[in-house]
Amino acid sequence: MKGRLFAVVGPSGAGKDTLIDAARAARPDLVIARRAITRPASAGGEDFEGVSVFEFTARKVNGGFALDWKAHGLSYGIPAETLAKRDEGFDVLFNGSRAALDAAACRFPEMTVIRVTAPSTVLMERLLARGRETREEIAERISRASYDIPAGLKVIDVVNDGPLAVATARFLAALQPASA
Ligand SMILES: Nc1ncnc2c1ncn2[C@@H]1O[C@H](COP(=O)(O)OP(=O)(O)OP(=O)(O)O)[C@@H](O)[C@H]1O
Ligand SMILES: O=P(O)(O)OC[C@H]1O[C@H](OP(=O)(O)O)[C@H](O)[C@@H]1O
Repeated sequence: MKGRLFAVVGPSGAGKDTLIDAARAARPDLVIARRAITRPASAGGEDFEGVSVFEFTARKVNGGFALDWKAHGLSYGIPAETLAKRDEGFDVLFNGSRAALDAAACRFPEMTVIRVTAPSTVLMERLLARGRETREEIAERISRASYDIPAGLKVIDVVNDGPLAVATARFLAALQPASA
């Protein structure tokens, strides 16, 4: 049977990468997309493939990405070979963009969206503590508009506004089949 597809979305600082890391530990069977990003590989945070703008464009025009989008002045790509793991029966998860869900929904209408949220005051505190971006960049991230999820997509909300263990349990439950 073909594996399921999960898109994890939510505002910066909501805890997407943190929860995805927890799922990596708890669900070794899950295939988690390693994103190609035009961000210096030294930036830290998630495990991603840092690529030049030229390399990104070359990969994209050659069909190397199942999905791609731009945000924060960067380009992001989900490798096509990762999505192909679904054909071997693996569930696949990717860290996605709310702004790019329309395109994703057209391509993969069967996917499940896991929307991670937290209050904006909490987002700000977390991003300042994380220290990956400047204060100005953080302000820009927080002000990034929220987006409507395309009609018809299955959406599961995971609120991450308290202890991480609580949100992790919610996240792992969201990954379970509806009948489990
Ligand atoms: N429940 C929590 N309690 C305390 N700190 C948390 C919690 N969840 C996440 N954090 C911290 O908040 C920061 C932001 O989390 P994370 O990087 O996972 O967010 P993100 O949604 O992936 O953000 P971005 O879209 O900017 O990459 C990290 O430093 C992380 O350790
Ligand atoms: O605001 P929206 O469109 O939801 O997300 C835009 C981008 O920001 C985040 O990337 P990063 O991990 O912060 O680089 C998301 O994963 C997405 O790629």
